[in-house]
Amino acid sequence: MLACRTVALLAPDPHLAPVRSVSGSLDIPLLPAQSASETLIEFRDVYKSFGDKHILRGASFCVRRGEAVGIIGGSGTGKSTTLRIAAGLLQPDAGQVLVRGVERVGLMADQPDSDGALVMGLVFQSAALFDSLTVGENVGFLLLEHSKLPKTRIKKLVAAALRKVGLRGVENLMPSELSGGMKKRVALARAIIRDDQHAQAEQLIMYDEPTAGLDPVASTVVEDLIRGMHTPTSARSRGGITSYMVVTHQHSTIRRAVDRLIFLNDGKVVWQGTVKEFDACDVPIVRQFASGSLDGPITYV
Ligand SMILES: Nc1ncnc2c1ncn2[C@@H]1O[C@H](COP(=O)(O)OP(=O)(O)OP(=O)(O)O)[C@@H](O)[C@H]1O
Repeated sequence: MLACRTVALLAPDPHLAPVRSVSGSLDIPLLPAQSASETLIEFRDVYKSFGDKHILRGASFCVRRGEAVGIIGGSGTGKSTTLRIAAGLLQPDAGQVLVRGVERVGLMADQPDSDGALVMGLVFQSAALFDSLTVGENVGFLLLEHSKLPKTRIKKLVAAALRKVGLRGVENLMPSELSGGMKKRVALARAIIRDDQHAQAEQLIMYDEPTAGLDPVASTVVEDLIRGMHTPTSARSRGGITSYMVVTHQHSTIRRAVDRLIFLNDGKVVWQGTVKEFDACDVPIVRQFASGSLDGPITYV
């Protein structure tokens, strides 16, 4: 049985990720096969189109327990779509998504819930806070709407989640009173809040461009929070964010918050490797992307 719960919120402006295999014409080595127990999420030959826009065209990868994975690629290559499929908010047209080795059928909302679950959280690109709700109501939204917990308990859980992202005493503020960086941190708190039933569950958090639009210092704060909240070695039974995926265009985020990169292009994973390997890589498409050059296999119209 799948044991997952997605805590992403379908907020007004939701926006919306890869590990094991590569495809396409590039000659890229596959990572060694991993045991299913170490693989939290795996895409096998996933396809997704919107109308006549064919976005994912055989994307395959996996994210293993303990990893901090960055998803990179040109604009419109389907990074956010990948995160939304991984989080179970969107269904692939073809291919398989496996969660801890078990194929997910349908959307996350259709999955049975259970204790000891893998909890997935998605932090939307725009923070996507509800403008008419206070910070506290935003962070506690899911629990307020979908749990039977007493409000006093939810308040405590909200305060604890906010503390984890370095915010205190902001529960009664409105989102309009927050800076861009604070909004992102509130969105992080909303993704990591957990009820008592899931307190021991391991978490896979997906961040969609978490530092987009932030100044360099605010970006560093968010990058260090993402890194700091990662508990790669925590046993499943003790909870914590064991793995995360982050879609980013920012070099600072790649440097500070990512260990391994997955490069999406033309609907497929065309390269993956460590950040160090990325820097040293001489695959033309990777070099072009890293340097921002107009010359190379990536063309923009
Ligand atoms: N629900 C949808 N309906 C129709 N088209 C969509 C939908 N979601 C995404 N798309 C389209 O799919 C393409 C890929 O979008 P996606 O947001 O996944 O790309 P991305 O790689 O994250 O882009 P960016 O780096 O610009 O954020 C875009 O052309 C987008 O307009």
